[in-house]
Amino acid sequence: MTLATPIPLEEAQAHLIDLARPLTSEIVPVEEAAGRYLAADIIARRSQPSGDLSAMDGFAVHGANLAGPWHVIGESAAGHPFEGSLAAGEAVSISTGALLPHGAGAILIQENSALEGKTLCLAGSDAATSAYIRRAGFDFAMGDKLLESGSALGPAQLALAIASGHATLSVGRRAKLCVIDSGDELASDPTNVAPHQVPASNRAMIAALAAPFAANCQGIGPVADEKSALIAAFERTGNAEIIVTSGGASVGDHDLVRPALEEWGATLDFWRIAMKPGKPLMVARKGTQIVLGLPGNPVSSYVTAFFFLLPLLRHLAGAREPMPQSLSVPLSEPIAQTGPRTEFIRAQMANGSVCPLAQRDSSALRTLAASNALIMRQAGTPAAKAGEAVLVYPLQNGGIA
Ligand SMILES: Nc1nc2c(c(=O)[nH]1)N[C@H]1C(S)=C(S)[C@@H](COP(=O)(O)OP(=O)(O)OC[C@H]3O[C@@H](n4cnc5c(N)ncnc54)[C@H](O)[C@@H]3O)O[C@H]1N2
Ligand code: MOO
Repeated sequence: MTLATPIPLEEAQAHLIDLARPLTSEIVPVEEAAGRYLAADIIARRSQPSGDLSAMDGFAVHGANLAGPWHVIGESAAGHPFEGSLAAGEAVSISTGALLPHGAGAILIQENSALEGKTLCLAGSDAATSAYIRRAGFDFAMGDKLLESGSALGPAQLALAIASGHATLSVGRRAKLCVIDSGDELASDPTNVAPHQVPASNRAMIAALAAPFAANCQGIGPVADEKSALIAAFERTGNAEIIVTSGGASVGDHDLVRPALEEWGATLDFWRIAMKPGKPLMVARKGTQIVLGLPGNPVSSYVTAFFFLLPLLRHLAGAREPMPQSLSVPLSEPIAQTGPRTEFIRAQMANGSVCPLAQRDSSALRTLAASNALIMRQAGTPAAKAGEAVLVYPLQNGGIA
């Protein structure tokens, strides 16, 4: 299907996600799973804690008498439990994280205690209390479903996986990526650029954006503005599951990506999105390969990679929620009404408000590099005053907080 009239961003995103199925899964050590997506639920293989523990340093006392005095008969240290059990009137010294002995019903914290020889007395404002006992299984119990398939794995999720008894995890395989720069004006060496040239910067930018969500990234180019050169480049993409081009996608005589893709044997799906920047965008398929043809202007490339390539890569990697996350943030400066395309405005977000940057040209990299967020303004939205809330996409972590 080729759509000639611009289609809304959300429709295009959904359409793209529908084209691809998540890749197969692989087993990786938990330590290497950060940034990946679970391909199976995490079920607790043990309970945490596995027994009642003390949450504080002090004394574990028999539960019958919370006011003392007690006779101290031993110690339970973390990793070295007290093997016996407590009778009425007895206590053991205990450290944070140590197992409570049988018979213990409360903790007297160090600060509220006085020890003379083996005799322990209250010495502070508070009596012994069971509030400082961490009960067995209070965090999770064996068999609990802790995380669902499709969840993103960050540091806390890795710790939970290990704590619940897992050394390895089943995660979605990430796509192999190939990014192609094309255009006769592109210089591959940024230290040696003629006046008629511009350094080829899109490939490195797109590869860096995609790196957390891709297995690897092959780079090709700059490729000359010749159909045969572009076809040869596509032939070299090998086993890449996702191929990204930037530039050459518009309506000019030298814009050859589309005809090259067609001659290579790819099927074009759609290529105009009602968004600014980023109007011309191609999606093509050949066999199991998906080609995303991003616009060449660097800011357009970045924005379309952010809203199309990254969700696609996350979807392939098994993410349940592949789309970037938005926030509602008040403006620090007024903003003009939008035109007929949904606009993404480079912005600086700090201290709870967001400032739209004045430079909107889709080639202006300096403003992009000064931004940490994109303000989204739906097509046809009226002007907004300072203080009004707007939707903002934070740029860090590819839009996934
Ligand atoms: N008559 C029309 N002209 C244009 C239209 C239109 O609708 N009618 N759309 C404009 C819009 S919007 C965009 S965006 C661009 C898209 O152009 P292309 O995707 O065909 O890209 P190019 O023309 O090849 O390049 C645009 C610009 O980007 C620079 N570029 C390209 N690749 C790289 C790279 N790898 N690294 C750095 N910079 C790159 C290139 O030098 C150009 O300056 O079309 C408008 N025109
Ligand atoms: O949409 Mo183009 O991507 O505005 O510069």
